Amino acid sequence: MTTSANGNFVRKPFIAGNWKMNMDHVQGITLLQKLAWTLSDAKHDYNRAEVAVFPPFTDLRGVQTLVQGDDLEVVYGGQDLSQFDSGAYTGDISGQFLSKLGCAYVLVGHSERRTIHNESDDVLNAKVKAGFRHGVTPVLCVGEGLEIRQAGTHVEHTLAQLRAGVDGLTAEQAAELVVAYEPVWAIGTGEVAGPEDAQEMCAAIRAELAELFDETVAAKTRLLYGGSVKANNAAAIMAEIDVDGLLVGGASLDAAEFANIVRFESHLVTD
Ligand SMILES: O=C(CO)COP(=O)(O)O
Repeated sequence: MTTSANGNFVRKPFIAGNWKMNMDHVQGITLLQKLAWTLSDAKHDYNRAEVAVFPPFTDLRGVQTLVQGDDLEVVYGGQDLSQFDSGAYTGDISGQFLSKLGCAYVLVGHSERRTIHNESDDVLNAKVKAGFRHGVTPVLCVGEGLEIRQAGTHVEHTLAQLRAGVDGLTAEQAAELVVAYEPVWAIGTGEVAGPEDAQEMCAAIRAELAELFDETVAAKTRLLYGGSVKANNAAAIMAEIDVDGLLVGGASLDAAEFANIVRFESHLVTD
């Protein structure tokens, strides 16, 4: 997280909650309402940190109605999308549908999609492009498993996923893209990568984007960290210069905890 001379962030912090396969549409509305109230009570300034939730597909219509009806500043997105626009793809969701539901973002290539659904780099690149085709900004997830981390090839591995994911994008698209570094060994395990691990990878991703596109693009792309983020470790991770946001799983299911993560600035130690 970098600030300019006037104390504003160079890139707007992005705090996102991935609900995964939790919260039916009734529970989802209650959770979002609680989150909005908690943030409103705390006078959260959405200009200081953008807040996004990624509910299951079946919740999205209800989320849209609540956000529009109550004029909430929280934005939302899908957890996946099809690489195709329409047709005989049973069970899949088109980017067009997400766009119509007011989704600003869509997760692409979450490690749970890569492993459980065997989504390849080629498919994920097509999904990134599908997001852009429909005006829904992709949040491309990358990151290594434990064996790769132990072998010490985690940077190489993650940058290969990045290169495949952004292949063929325009500079404008790359600047708008959000990239989430989520080391698989730190997801849902309570094992959190240290702030320095998050920084190491985010710096490497930014340098790679500068190589692939240019410095201007690299300076704009927002990079998130995800993996066992809680209110008590959010500020330290966000203090790292190349980390612009957080992708939160389990802790985003608790409105009070997630609101405290969103308000990481209030936990920053300043001297
Ligand atoms: O996968 C994640 C977010 O997409 C991280 O999940 P946890 O925060 O539960 O570790």
